[in-house]
Amino acid sequence: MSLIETQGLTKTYGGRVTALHDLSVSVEPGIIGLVGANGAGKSTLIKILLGLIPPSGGQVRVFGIDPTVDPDRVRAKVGYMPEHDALPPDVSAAEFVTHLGRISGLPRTAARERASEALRHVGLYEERYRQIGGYSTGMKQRVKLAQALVHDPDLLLLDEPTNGLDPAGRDAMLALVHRIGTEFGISVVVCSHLLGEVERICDSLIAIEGGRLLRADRISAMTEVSDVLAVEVSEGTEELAAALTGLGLTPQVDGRLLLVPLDHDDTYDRILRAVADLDLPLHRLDQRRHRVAELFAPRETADV
Ligand SMILES: Nc1ncnc2c1ncn2[C@@H]1O[C@H](COP(=O)(O)OP(=O)(O)OP(=O)(O)O)[C@@H](O)[C@H]1O
Repeated sequence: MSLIETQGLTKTYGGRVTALHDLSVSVEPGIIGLVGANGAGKSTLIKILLGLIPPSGGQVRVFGIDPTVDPDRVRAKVGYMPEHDALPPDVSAAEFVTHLGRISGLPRTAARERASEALRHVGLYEERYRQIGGYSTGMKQRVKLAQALVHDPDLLLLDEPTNGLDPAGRDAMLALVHRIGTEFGISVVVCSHLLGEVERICDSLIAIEGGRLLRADRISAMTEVSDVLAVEVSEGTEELAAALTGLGLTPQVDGRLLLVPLDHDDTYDRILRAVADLDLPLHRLDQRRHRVAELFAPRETADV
């Protein structure tokens, strides 16, 4: 069974803003990055998956359950870390996470034990009796993660978990999310506008832009080899480009590289011959891999 399945999912706010447009996606278990620039519709999708807001059209299932019909059953299986926090400053993390465990339906003692365990998993065990108001941003993000874990969910939905963190804090949070996804056997959907971040820790990606699906696939499939050869010589790049053109190839200069489409069976041989004829020092000759960033239009890649 798919973890998440949507069919033609659409969401309009107030009949004017279309946040999701005809989104059909089928997600298998694992660590999944949900990426897109700010405003792409990521939070809207997460809220629909949780049954917090209804879609305007289309179908949605989480573990085969329709969150628009049975949100409680979905939420029993799903932990949610919201993007923004509303953490009470004057209670301890232990009290807060226990309280949310109680709200999830855990008995008092079980909620207390699970809260301690969740806080230990996120690295806050020693600090768990301190008031949240005195915590750093990174610690507050960890409290949000612990409360998402407290009821032992099968799926975590994390909305921008690295928000507000410095580079070291971001790395630590990503490592933690990766550990939860791999060691605990929980599936995780990590929402982010920073493609480079999620690419590092995810098995698959759902890329959306302007509420539409760009692509949903395993990262390994997105970075397959392309039909372009990258050639790098330590000197004589322009000379080589001219020679390759003379041999019927169509090289393009890309910084220090020449990118040559694999149009002919003997493209490799033609390049090697030209390099040898010009007696140039060959530094590199390999088939280029696609990059995940190619998913997004050039104007977006700086942001995602
Ligand atoms: N309650 C709302 N009422 C009206 N428009 C909304 C509402 N919530 C979101 N939108 C709009 O819907 C679009 C998608 O927003 P959404 O928050 O889902 O995007 P996002 O990818 O999560 O971006 P961000 O990371 O900035 O939150 C945006 O144009 C946003 O302005």
